[in-house]
Amino acid sequence: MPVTLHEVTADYPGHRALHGISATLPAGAVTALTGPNGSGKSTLLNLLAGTLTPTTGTISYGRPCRPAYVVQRSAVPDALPLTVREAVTMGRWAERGPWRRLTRADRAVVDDCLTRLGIADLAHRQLGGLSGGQRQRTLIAQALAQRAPLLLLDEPTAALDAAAQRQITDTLTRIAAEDGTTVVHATHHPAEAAAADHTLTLAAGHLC
Ligand SMILES: Nc1ncnc2c1ncn2[C@@H]1O[C@H](COP(=O)(O)OP(=O)(O)OP(=O)(O)O)[C@@H](O)[C@H]1O
Repeated sequence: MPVTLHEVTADYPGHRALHGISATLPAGAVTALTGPNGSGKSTLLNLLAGTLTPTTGTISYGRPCRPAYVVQRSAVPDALPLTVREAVTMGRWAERGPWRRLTRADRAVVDDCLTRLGIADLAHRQLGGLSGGQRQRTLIAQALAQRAPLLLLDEPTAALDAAAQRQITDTLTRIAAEDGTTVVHATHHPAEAAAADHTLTLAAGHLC
């Protein structure tokens, strides 16, 4: 499902954060958002996620869509009292509702996501006891469990070592290629931007 932005602007009180952004985010591909601190990457992700409304311009998804969004690491408390499996299972709530019994198909989706992110052996571990890389893979597995056609990630490898970064970058490439998912992630790492299929670079709220 490609996503198209047409002349999108976004404002915070007294401050324009994005100016007339037009771009297409292709399906089945990874798009990297790059640019210095404050250039508007998170703002653009929030617009795509629907948590922020454009002041002007349009975003077309092609069909009704509830994106999966992995927010910046710093926005998630470190010691959530959950196991890895419980955290990934929460990804099914969007479709199922939190109090409904999960079906066998839901449990198969959770198993598949644990396996694809290489964390099946951690399923019963508490989130609080994981390394940064393991925890981030859990949060990506949770988003993947939503089976959304659009996967958004805000600096998913910030504060991870090179090996963990590469593992996550490779996983995003596979998710896009195998599932046809539109993957968009913000990054400050040149190697990650280079590994993406497309790059959008922002500077002071403008597309370069
Ligand atoms: N909630 C907010 N209220 C007011 N201004 C904001 C808010 N969030 C972001 N901004 C401003 O909007 C601009 C774009 O910020 P944004 O967080 O989108 O940049 P970014 O490229 O994601 O930065 P970083 O690389 O530091 O995460 C900045 O000038 C920032 O100060």
